[in-house]
Amino acid sequence: MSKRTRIRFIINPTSGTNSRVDVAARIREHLDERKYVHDIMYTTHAGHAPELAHQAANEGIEVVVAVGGDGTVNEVARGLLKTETALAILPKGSGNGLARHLKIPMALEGAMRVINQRNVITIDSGEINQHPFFTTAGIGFDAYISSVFAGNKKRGLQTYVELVMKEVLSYKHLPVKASINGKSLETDCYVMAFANAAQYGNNAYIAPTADIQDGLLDVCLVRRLDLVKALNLSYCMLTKQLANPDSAEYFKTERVTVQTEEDIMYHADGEYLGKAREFEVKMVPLSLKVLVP
Ligand SMILES: Nc1ncnc2c1ncn2[C@@H]1O[C@H](COP(=O)(O)OP(=O)(O)OP(=O)(O)O)[C@@H](O)[C@H]1O
Repeated sequence: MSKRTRIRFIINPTSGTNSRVDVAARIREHLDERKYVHDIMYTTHAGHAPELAHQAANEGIEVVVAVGGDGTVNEVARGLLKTETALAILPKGSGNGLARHLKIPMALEGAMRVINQRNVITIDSGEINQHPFFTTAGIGFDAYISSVFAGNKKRGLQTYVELVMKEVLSYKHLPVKASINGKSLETDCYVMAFANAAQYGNNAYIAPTADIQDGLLDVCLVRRLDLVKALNLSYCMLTKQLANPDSAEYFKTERVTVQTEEDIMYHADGEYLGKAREFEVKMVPLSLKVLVP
């Protein structure tokens, strides 16, 4: 009999909108016990999951499963960066950007089947001002939305879409100086998104051609937005197409620096990180092992 793999599930009990489901019982029901020896831990506060994940890697546990949304995935993955321990995902949030990019099923049975297959690849991660991200980071409008959403009691896709519709035409661009691929650019910036995965979540593709193993960031720059551009960009994001050059420009690069004269908001994987005037965004190639279909 082949050796059983040690696996730890880290559950964020606050994530998702369906709190009545007993996730631990369903994990036990679907896990292939011939392949795995498992245990389950719960986070007790924001910022707990990186500690738990790092501790699991130190114990030599081979797979750690993030059970939650993109916030939980980010925290668990941060704790596993550059270790031999692989991340797995049981999606429980509303966006699930990394899980969707990796084609991990949204339903628990399907995601558990992927875990039971034990197929591991290594992916890139990104850093914005030294804070790791796995799906996207950004400055400008997307970070502003993260900041408002963070203070919102109601969660979920509908709340998110309502918020974007309400704010999208009132948010104002700022002038920035950027360096991309060694070239300087002075531009207005409504949003500059830095993508490791192709989508924000919910199949909203900000960087349709992003490859999570190519060592490159996909940058999407929207200089200014009006109603026509907003409609073009939304349509292209939802149909996985590049927007026309008038609405958005795309670059592939290993590193970007940005300077602004006014504070500008930034986020990593949808988590609002605050404001800054200087940014360094870069790739950390092949830095995280992940279980995929
Ligand atoms: N026990 C806990 N109590 C309170 N907050 C927690 C706890 N565990 C984790 N968190 C925080 O909850 C935040 C949100 O989690 P997550 O993104 O996984 O769920 P979600 O908000 O329901 O999903 P989505 O972002 O897809 O809507 C995380 O950024 C994390 O810091």
